[in-house]
Amino acid sequence: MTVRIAVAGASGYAGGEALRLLLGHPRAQIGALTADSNAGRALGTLQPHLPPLADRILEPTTAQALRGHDVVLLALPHGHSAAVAGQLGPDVLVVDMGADFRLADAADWERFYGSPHAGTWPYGLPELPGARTALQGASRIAVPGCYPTAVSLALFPAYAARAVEPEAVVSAASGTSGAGRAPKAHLLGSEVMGSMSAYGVGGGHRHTPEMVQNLSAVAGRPVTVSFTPTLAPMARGILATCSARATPGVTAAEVRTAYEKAYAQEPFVHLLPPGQWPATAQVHGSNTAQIQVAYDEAAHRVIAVCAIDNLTKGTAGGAIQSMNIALGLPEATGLSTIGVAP
Ligand SMILES: NC(=O)C1=CN([C@@H]2O[C@H](COP(=O)(O)OP(=O)(O)OC[C@H]3O[C@@H](n4cnc5c(N)ncnc54)[C@H](OP(=O)(O)O)[C@@H]3O)[C@@H](O)[C@H]2O)C=CC1
Ligand SMILES: CC(=O)N[C@@H](CCC(=O)OP(=O)(O)O)C(=O)O
Repeated sequence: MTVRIAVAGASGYAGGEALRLLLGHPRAQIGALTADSNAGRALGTLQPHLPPLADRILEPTTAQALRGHDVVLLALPHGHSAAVAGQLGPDVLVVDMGADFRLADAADWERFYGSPHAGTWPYGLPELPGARTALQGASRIAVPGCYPTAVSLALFPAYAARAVEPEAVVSAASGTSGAGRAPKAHLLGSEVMGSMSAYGVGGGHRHTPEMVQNLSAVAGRPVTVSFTPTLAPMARGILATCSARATPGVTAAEVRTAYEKAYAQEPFVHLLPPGQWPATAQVHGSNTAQIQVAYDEAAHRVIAVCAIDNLTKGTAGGAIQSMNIALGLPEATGLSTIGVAP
């Protein structure tokens, strides 16, 4: 079976990563590539790391250009997916890497994104309880945000095992590609090199309600997340350090067992052996989430650390993993757990 796939937003970072992975996907046939301000240009002038596609000309992002494919991957700024998806029939699998269809609560969407809620699609984090079943045969998929991917994978086993209290604290560092390719002053090399900075502090980051949604569903009760993102001087990667107060009586061995049980069969989550810690360099370009968990008995806190590549498991790799499930292909088709080091 050949799957004909169009990529909207092919000039951006998420679109470029999707194309890098699709070039190694044995079933994918890459169809239309679309963009906005870069429409009309050859892809090779924008994504020179993708030589097999160098001569492809980017088309404007219209339903007409995207029709006639089995799958459409949307890598557009949030707020732009609904209009495009609404013009594509239910026979096309639409996988949205943007935020538009991730949240179930319309009030949360309006508060954090400031626009009308477009709806809710099956959520593309297969490792979460029940998510795989919802993705099988789906015709629409909402790919998680990069921070919520790392944080949900780091904490959900502790909540599923009722090993922690419902107030989580998260500090997560991201590389600059997480902010997209459009030029912004705070992403200049002179601002970022040799410096780390916090932003979105105090509950204002739009990924907070997504983390809350995921962890509350697993915990079966409302969970709060105090989330502080930081910008790190690197192109790719997220390192999320997540903690919550341990449930009274829980032991370090029980916590470890909860994580071992959650991830024993997961192809893309690697629980590191005790004593080894996640690092972004270890997952560069791979679809792996590396996780380690510790129990700080003196502080009564469970601490879980997760490293992902924001563009791979955090976006395009996660999108292709969920696409494979929806299409009935082996989940790992075209995806690698092998990183690039040093
Ligand atoms: N970067 C990351 O780590 C992650 C990104 N995402 C999500 O993926 C999506 C894409 O992000 P990213 O690739 O980083 O962003 P980029 O800024 O790198 O790319 C944006 C893409 O969208 C196109 N575009 C911009 N405006 C419009 C418009 N009005 N209509 C149609 N196309 C438009 C751009 O085209 P042109 O270049 O021609 O202007 C470009 O191809 C976003 O929703 C983002 O939130 C999700 C998780 C992680
Ligand atoms: C470093 C950096 O700026 N990261 C972005 C991550 C957003 C992202 O990519 O996620 P969405 O798909 O939800 O937009 C941010 O914090 O806004």
